[in-house]
Amino acid sequence: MSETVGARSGDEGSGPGRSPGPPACIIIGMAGSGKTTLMQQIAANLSSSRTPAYLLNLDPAVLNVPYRANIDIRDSIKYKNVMEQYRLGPNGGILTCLNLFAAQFQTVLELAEKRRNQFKYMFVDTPGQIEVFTWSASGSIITESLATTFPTCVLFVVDTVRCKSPMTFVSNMMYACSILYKTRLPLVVVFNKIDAEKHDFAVSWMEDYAVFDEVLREESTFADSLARSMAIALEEFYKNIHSVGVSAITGEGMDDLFAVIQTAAKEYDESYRPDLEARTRKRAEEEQRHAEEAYEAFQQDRDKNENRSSARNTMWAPEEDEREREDEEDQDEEELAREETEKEELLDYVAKLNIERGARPK
Ligand SMILES: Nc1nc2c(ncn2[C@@H]2O[C@H](COP(=O)(O)OP(=O)(O)OP(=O)(O)O)[C@@H](O)[C@H]2O)c(=O)[nH]1
Repeated sequence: MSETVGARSGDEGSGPGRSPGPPACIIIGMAGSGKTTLMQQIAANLSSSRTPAYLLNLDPAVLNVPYRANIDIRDSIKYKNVMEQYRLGPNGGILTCLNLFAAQFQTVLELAEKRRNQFKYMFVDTPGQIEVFTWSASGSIITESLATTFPTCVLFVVDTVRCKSPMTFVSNMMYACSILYKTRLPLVVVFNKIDAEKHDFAVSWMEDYAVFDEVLREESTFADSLARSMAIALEEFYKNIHSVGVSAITGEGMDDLFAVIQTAAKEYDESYRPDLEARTRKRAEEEQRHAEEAYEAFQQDRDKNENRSSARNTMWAPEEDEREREDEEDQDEEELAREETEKEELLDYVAKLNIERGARPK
């Protein structure tokens, strides 16, 4: 049974000056490339050498997890229920499960953090629908959170048998390239199923473009020119990655895999971590700037509102209204009295005139 997210594990292991921590590997690959079988092989291999590992299953749709997962997404989120509740298809269901899980991922990391001195590796199995993890916001959140906590690398698993086709090989490499630039983490291409097909041909294609070009000439298919241009573009990419051949079924090549993971973890510390920290710092500075701008705008709005309301207060002061009304009434009375006086004077004047003309007064 895996650990329940939200439970307390009660262990040591935090504070400044501690070691970088155990390497964390995110296992990504096309459906059927052998990710889950590789997880099983890794678990068995480490268990036989008594090397403790922390294993996470992030595939909500998998029926059977053939290794003992410390954290299993299926324990906290039920794929079928999510599909029913939100009326989703299979891919939408997986994506929504991942979104829900991403919201809890910080708790998962806290659990793992407390145990960082108790395991030597962390491995994370991801859904077969590769794009659901690599190009989703939740996939990015999970990857970044992991990378800021442990020295993290990506294991991109490919089916070596299928890679015999140059076009499939190039497509896989293009995908690996996009993952490298998306995650900005050390990347290891794991050529799986070498029990069925050795991966030497793939290594030679990556090391020497002329060899790959030669194969393309022999194949002479419609997509040759596309494959050729893509291969040229990938030459630079090959310099930035590692590759290894394994068989998840027989366990062949597992020592090489663990060795390359250690190299990737060292690389992470030397070059990827500073880059990640710089990006995190920059993002924090930007967020701080936005917060300050928002606060300034809020203050300006508040000042404006205060000015407006004080102006309104001046216009509506009741005692002033009263005074104005009294003044107006006084003015009216004076006016009335003056008019009255003028009328009387006029009447006197008319009466005087009548007398002078000999008219009898009324
Ligand atoms: N010959 C051989 N077959 C393998 C190897 N690894 C996996 N397979 C087979 O490949 C098939 C797919 O393996 P999975 O481990 O389910 O692949 P996955 O990438 O987890 O698949 P999804 O969960 O659909 O993404 C299974 O039939 C495995 O037995 C290997 O090293 N050699």
